[in-house]
Amino acid sequence: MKRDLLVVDEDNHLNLAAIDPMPSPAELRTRLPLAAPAAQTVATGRSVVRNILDRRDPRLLAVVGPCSIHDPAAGLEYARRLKQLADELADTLYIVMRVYFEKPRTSVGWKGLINDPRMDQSFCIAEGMERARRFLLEVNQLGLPAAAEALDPISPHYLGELISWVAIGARTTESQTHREMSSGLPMPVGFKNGTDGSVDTAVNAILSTSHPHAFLGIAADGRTAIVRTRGNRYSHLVLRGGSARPNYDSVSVALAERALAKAQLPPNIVIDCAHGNSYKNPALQPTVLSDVVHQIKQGNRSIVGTMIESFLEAGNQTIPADLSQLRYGCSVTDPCVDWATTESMLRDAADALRGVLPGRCS
Ligand SMILES: O=C[C@H](O)[C@H](O)COP(=O)(O)O
Ligand SMILES: C=C(OP(=O)(O)O)C(=O)O
Repeated sequence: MKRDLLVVDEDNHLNLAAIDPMPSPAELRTRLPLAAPAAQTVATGRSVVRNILDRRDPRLLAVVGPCSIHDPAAGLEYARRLKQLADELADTLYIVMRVYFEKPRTSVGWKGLINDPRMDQSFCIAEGMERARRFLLEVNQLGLPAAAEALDPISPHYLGELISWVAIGARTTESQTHREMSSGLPMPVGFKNGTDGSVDTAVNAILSTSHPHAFLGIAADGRTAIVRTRGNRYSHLVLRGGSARPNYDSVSVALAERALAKAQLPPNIVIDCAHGNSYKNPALQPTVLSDVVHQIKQGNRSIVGTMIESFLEAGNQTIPADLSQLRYGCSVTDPCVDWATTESMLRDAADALRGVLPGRCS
């Protein structure tokens, strides 16, 4: 791609190497259009999640999938298996696949398929965006709704119409930019507590996002624009644990409920079994999920969903210099539970909750 947009001006471009053009969101959307049946999957996905948050659908939302998608072939194999399981357990669980293309890093590291699709620091973002959109179309085409973290505020213009549930990550929940963006997103948005465990950060984010905002953004043609939003009334809390300790336990959940009530927000909580809730040790994810299920069976009414980091193979791997050495179906970011564990976690949860959930709907 031509690098002709960088004006050589030594003072003002001291730290810029290049500014490369991108196709506009409208161009990519025309090239890879969203049509039936994928469009129906998204519409249904959003509407079911909204109904779960409104207690009009008693099922437990389960956001399940790899920490990140790095190999679309393995991701699609995973999606096919998950779709089959989702259909089987649909009476109790509403399964949405984690399709995460943007990774927020504590310091540095691979930032996901959009940022560096070739995993070689060539940063072919236009190619990454196209591959991400193609993958999301395929997953939705299977009838499986998708969940993603919205990290770059421009990405939803390219991909948002394919996503049924969005997370704002622990590292960006406090960011005004992400709160503003979320206030205009069409799907429910889960705000994670801060990496330090702060629930108030997420509560403030939910409050902010429920209001209208006006801010600088882009339009479908890629031009900068003033974006005016209406506010998103389906934003909610995701407990993911903090640097000091997990927060999936019943005391932490009760404290989170109290914080939401104090802010006059609906008691809607999703519990992430990974990250700070399992010290990034995937072997602990089943323990967290069992505890969540137990709380619901004991009468908890605020837990509306859960999240699992899962892939075909257990654990994770560092990205090798020779990409042919990558282990198929194994995460290149956080460690995941393998497919067999995923299946038994979800089956056990569904079995334990069958018949219990309808009583939670008013
Ligand atoms: O879920 C992913 C990671 O926890 C997040 O991207 C941070 O990862 P890092 O601490 O390895 O950078
Ligand atoms: C980065 C993630 O989570 P968190 O923001 O909780 O660290 C994630 O879910 O991929």
